[in-house]
Amino acid sequence: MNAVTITHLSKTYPNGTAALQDITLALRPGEVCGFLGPNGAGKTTTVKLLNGILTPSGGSLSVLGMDPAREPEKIHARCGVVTEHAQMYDNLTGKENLLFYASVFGISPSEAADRADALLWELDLLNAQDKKLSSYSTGMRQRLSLARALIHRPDVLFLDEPTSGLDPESARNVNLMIRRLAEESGVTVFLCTHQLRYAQEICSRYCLIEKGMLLADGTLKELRSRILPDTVLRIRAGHMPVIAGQYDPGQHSRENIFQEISPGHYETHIRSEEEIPAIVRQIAEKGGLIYSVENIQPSLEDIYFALTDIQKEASL
Ligand SMILES: Nc1ncnc2c1ncn2[C@@H]1O[C@H](COP(=O)(O)OP(=O)(O)OP(=O)(O)O)[C@@H](O)[C@H]1O
Repeated sequence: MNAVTITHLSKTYPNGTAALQDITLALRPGEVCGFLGPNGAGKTTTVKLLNGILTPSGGSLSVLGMDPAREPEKIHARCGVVTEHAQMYDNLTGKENLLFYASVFGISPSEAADRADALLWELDLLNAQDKKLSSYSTGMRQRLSLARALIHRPDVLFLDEPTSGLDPESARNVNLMIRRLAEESGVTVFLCTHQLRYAQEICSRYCLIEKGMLLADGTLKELRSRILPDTVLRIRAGHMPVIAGQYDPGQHSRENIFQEISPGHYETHIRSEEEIPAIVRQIAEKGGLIYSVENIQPSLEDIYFALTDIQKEASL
């Protein structure tokens, strides 16, 4: 069974804003799915629908086999949610907040204390556990919000920008923790973000949305081959001979396939890494002095911008 199934989902707010249009996707258990898109793309709306806070205007949703609009309590018992505005209590300490939420889920006080200690340690909040939440920084609040979302050991985690207020080190720790939860405990993660670099570090799969529409869905490898199949061959050389266009993947033959992008650094586009040995051999045979060879694959960010450019051109 899929952990999350979204079928032809659409949502139009009462003021007429069409926030989501005909979204279809499914997540298998243990997948970390990056739900990526710019401001206003429809990410938060999707998380609210998946948690039963909003009801769809069209299509259907299923989380762990349940309809969020019909069985929100059952879904909340098995899912954790981290949003920017997580509800926690300012006049309680960090640890008291966790113990309170554990009691809501019916976890015994001793088990709750053990779980809270482990989460506070893992999220680097042990020193702040007895301080009132009102004294927490944004980043500390955000980490406590993740601890709160994990206290009942959910099967599915919905994360809306979980690292937006965190410094780079905390963000990396949180990301490692999310990946570990998926790999070791089989937790399914639905991660909404526009931080594409972090997403690339932890997601096994990506859904790119814009203006409420799903533009692409797949692993990084699948998206690369569909959207940006070229990779860049970068060579650092002391001397670089002219390499004529027989390896040019484009339509036109060029006199030299390499461009010098900075002193001693040369780049060309290739379709597959199988082309590299022949190119390197040719450079060496022509007296080139190669210091390093790098095959640079398009990043998630490159794919994202290529895709949004394609969309812009299509809508002109
Ligand atoms: N309560 C609401 N009433 C009317 N329109 C709304 C409401 N909430 C969101 N919208 C609109 O729906 C669209 C999608 O918003 P949503 O918050 O889901 O986007 P998002 O991808 O989460 O954006 P961000 O990255 O800025 O958080 C936007 O056009 C937004 O203005």
